[in-house]
Amino acid sequence: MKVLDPYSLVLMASMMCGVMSAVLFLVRRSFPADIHGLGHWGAALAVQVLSTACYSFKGTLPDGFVLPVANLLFVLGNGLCAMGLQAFYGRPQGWRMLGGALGFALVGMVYWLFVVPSYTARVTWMALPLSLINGTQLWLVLRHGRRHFATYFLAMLIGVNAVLVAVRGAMALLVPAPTVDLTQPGTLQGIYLVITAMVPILLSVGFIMVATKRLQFTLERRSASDPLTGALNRRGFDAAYARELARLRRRPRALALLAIDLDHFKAVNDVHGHGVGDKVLVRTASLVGAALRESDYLARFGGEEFVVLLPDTDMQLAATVAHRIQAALRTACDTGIPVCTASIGIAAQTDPRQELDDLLDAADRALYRAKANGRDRIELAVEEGSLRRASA
Ligand SMILES: Nc1nc2c(ncn2[C@@H]2O[C@H](COP(=O)(O)OP(=O)(O)OP(=O)(O)O)[C@@H](O)[C@H]2O)c(=O)[nH]1
Repeated sequence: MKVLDPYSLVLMASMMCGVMSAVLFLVRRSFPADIHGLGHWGAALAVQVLSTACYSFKGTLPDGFVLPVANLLFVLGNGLCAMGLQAFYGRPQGWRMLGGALGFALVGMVYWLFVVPSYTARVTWMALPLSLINGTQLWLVLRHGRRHFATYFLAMLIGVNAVLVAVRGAMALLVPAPTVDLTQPGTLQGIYLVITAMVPILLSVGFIMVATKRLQFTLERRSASDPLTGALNRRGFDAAYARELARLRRRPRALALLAIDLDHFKAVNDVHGHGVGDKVLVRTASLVGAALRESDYLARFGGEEFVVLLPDTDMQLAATVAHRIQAALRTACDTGIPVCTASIGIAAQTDPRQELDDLLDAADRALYRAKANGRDRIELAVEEGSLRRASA
């Protein structure tokens, strides 16, 4: 079998890097604007291609130009990947880290090339800023990445790259110079060249996987939530209810539902305008959300009515939560948004065979009574013909 020489493989890998860079820029256009970092990675790969292209002029152009430029481009490419991850995970952009790494690399390059020429010292020196960048990348992915396969795959690739760079830096100190000199023929040099050339491509595949997973989460969340308030929409609520119903079947406890309707909301729209009405809805969602436990669900199916699902909660406990919500809504805030009270109807379910629509109807009927009895009130669903009132 004929085997390609390392330089041909590096050339091919570099061409693939160029294609991958274009892919990343194209993919970026179809991702939502709030998924950042794809542009950084596209630019990083383009810079890696430039770095390899620059190396290819070794022997044609003076080393004093080719080596510093190619090495700085290599560090820049790695740094852009780290900044892409920072952007992706919503962390501050590490311009100082990148500037520091480039400055450090430049100083070492100039010193070990012109003042005390030493190939091995240059290799070890360059490993330091690259290790800083690799360490930053790994920390970002492990610290901020969601726990799924794509994250672990990307972390593994970054780890391999980090080990590779560190081992080469250490080897330069410990083994004879020709062993680490990539211009010399040799198995180790060949393996190193090929792996190094492939790593950027594999890393960007890993990053695209992580970004695609984020896209999936974003789309799932959007399809399940109300765009105005961020509360669940009917679809998201149905899924949450199905989950809680399954729990109810396994562990019989009560499941309570609050139907919350703002009082005289039409007047808010009429007096202050629809925009202010929207702000009241957003504020309501935020205040109600703050009054709930993490395990509770807040939904808005449209209009000025909100629905809250309270797992492991009976009528009495649900009434306490409803009082807390009413108290929060009555609190004036200094943002100029009008205060709007709410009427609340409460229903509970202990029988898993009961339908969601029955539960919603029961809560709605209680809500209707709260409205009919004067608003800003809480009413409990009628149970076995007897009306139980929680508050006036
Ligand atoms: N700003 C805004 N208004 C909405 C939205 N959805 C529904 N509305 C308005 O909410 C108002 C609801 O009015 P009504 O059903 O009469 O309720 P209300 O004025 O709160 O009266 P009661 O519920 O009886 O206290 C209507 O004017 C709708 O146009 C929305 O997304 N944003």
